Amino acid sequence: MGVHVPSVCLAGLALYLVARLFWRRSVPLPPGPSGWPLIGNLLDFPTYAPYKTLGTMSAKYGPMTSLKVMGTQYVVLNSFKVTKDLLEKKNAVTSNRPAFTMASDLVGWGDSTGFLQYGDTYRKHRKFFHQQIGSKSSLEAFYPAEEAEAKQFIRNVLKSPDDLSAHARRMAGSVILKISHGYSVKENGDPLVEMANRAMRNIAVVTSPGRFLVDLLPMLRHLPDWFPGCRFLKDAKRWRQMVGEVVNTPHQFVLEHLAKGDAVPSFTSRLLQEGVTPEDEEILKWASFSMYLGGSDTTTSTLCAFFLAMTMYPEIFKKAQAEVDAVIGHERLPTMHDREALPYMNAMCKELLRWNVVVPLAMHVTTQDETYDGYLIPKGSFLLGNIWYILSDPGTYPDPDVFDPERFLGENQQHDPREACFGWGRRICPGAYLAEISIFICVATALATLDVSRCIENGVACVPRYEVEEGIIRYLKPFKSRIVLRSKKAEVLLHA
Ligand code: HEM
Repeated sequence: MGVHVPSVCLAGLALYLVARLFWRRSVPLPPGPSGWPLIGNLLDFPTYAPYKTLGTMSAKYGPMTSLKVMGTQYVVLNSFKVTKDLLEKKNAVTSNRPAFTMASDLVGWGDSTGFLQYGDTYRKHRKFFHQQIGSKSSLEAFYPAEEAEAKQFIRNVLKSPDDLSAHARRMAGSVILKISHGYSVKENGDPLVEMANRAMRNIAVVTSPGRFLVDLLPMLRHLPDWFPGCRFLKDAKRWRQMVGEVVNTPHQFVLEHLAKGDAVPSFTSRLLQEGVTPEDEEILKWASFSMYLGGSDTTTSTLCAFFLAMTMYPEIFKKAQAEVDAVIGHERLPTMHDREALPYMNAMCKELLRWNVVVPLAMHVTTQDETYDGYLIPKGSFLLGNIWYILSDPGTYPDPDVFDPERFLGENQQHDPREACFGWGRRICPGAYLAEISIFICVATALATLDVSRCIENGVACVPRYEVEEGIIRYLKPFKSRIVLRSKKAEVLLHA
């Protein structure tokens, strides 16, 4: 009797699907609060500082908590170990990003590195980053620019200490645009920086949770823009044009200078000179601008946190300054080459990254069903690496709210925060080395030239508090600090 091959194949396939369905049902999801019909765990998921509530769930459910909100499966990862195991070791299936209809598809941010879906284009972005800024040695060429920008930053802070955050933003943006496009930022009101900062504000708007119904009901995007409640489509069209301009303008700047033969070497110019296809040039344009998107606010927040910490903890400021004086002396400013010789300062920079968590949640999406520790993590789950909780867990960092560089000195050092604050796996921050360099040189130059202390009001010293504005990036609220020049010699060095 002959075997009917298609029937055998179909039967095999059916058996496989049934077995898979059975297996999927028999493997439990990670533990978590039980939800309500339809809305699931919506009420367990606050829109304000969600990472705090999600972190405290670990006391009841362990390091992995599962929640379902309006049909989307979330798995919150609340420890160094689970984030490493899932986001790093299993990165082949945990490296996608959520698809935001408003931000990515309608407004157009979907082509930037941080929003890109995992695939060939994304891999090309990462290849470009790896080649140009992926190692300490690849960044050495930019040390002089970093040092010059750090001096400028401190000079600006001295001119108007109350505008600290604006000066930090200028410093961060200036370094990035120099590296990404060889562009020198003008002192006041630089048009490119203003445009880029508008773009940053737009990202905050279009990604704010619950703001656009179209993110919940993507089919709304197909309605005409005059339809009641569809104003968002008109906004998206306008913002899309702004996104196009902000990505094209710096790229055009490099093309013009390459044509004139006077382009300053940069991420973009180097890759263009190596020769890229028109398709890759489009990818390069986005990768290059993504540096600004990823690096400007994050570095700004960390630099502001340094001044806040020094105002709150004067004894730490004195100790770090004494180390800089002992190693560098008073005849020159610190350079990047002094880094290894300043252990207390390096510990302080690590503590800044732990104490002031800038990006509280890293959001990855799975591209396949995965099992971990006996639990099923279904395909399409949103994995939330809870950076804030991991770096504030009193089990790892006793008295986590206290700023204390000693955590990272001596024999029993606490866990290196850089294993969480920059994210994990294939999505790990490509600007981590660059960020560390900018932070180091600004902090070292500040210690060598400034005195930072508490403001005195009505004879009483004002002790500022650590307070943040919440969002996908956390910004420090303004605080009072007394920042003055340390000595005449410091002034001479800053203007040399
Ligand atoms: C203190 C400074 C910084 C912190 C704390 C920080 C933190 C992070 C975190 C947590 C992520 C998400 C990682 C993940 O999903 O697992 C990220 C992504 C990213 N960062 Fe940074 N970052 C900083 C500075 C920078 C700088 C200077 C750049 C400039 C190159 C940069 C560019 C990016 C980009 C392009 C992404 C998206 C990566 C991707 O999706 O593949 N960041 N950063």
